[in-house]
Amino acid sequence: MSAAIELDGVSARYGAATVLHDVTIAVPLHRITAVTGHNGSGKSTLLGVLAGVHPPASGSLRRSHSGRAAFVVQRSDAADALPITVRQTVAMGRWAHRGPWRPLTRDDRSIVDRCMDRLGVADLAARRLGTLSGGQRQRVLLAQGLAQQSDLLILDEPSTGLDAAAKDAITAVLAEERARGTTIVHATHDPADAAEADHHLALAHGRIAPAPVPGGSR
Ligand SMILES: Nc1ncnc2c1ncn2[C@@H]1O[C@H](COP(=O)(O)OP(=O)(O)OP(=O)(O)O)[C@@H](O)[C@H]1O
Repeated sequence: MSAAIELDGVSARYGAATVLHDVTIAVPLHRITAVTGHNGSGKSTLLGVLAGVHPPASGSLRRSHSGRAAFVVQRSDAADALPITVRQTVAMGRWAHRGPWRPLTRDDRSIVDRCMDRLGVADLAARRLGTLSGGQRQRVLLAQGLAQQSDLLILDEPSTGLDAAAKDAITAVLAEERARGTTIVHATHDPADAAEADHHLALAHGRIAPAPVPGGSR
């Protein structure tokens, strides 16, 4: 199976603190990879490295994608405070194609509508982002990630804190994206998500750990 991204002996730091150590992995192309690990094990940092926003301190990184990754981070309070609507937030996903503040084309608008539909937030389109619940905001940010139509989708705990219906919607969206040939990497605390993924990377204290046996004790 060919790799979308390969890391070889990668470490990553915040200032003097090394939080990823000697990570050698291959992320399979067109597949779903789940990243698991306890709080602070380095999942978000690894996703940042894979997305190209956190340069490795050492080691090498090789990617087969030429475009920019769509990277959906965990909910940020700063973004929530922006005085923009749900539709405008999702439309920002088109900036990668259109450039910031350029008028959207008819195609862009239909992509934005479709992404809001897929995440069940179309009825919230005119609401200010800051007035939404945490789970609603999370779905809006995912819709923004989808609107980028990148062939590499990196999601930091997309289902954490969501109700069962929203979780199911996200599972369905990921399966649809995979079927389109998108490479997906997502961090999760849910063992069921990890078991369903094509590939599982477990992190412990910033190092790749042996993946737990499905169905085994954890
Ligand atoms: N901006 C930062 N500055 C300094 N240290 C950081 C920063 N972000 C994360 N860290 C540290 O890096 C380590 C890995 O954090 P990371 O956010 O990658 O873990 P995580 O597995 O995603 O955790 P969680 O499950 O809580 O989201 C932790 O020890 C954390 O304290």
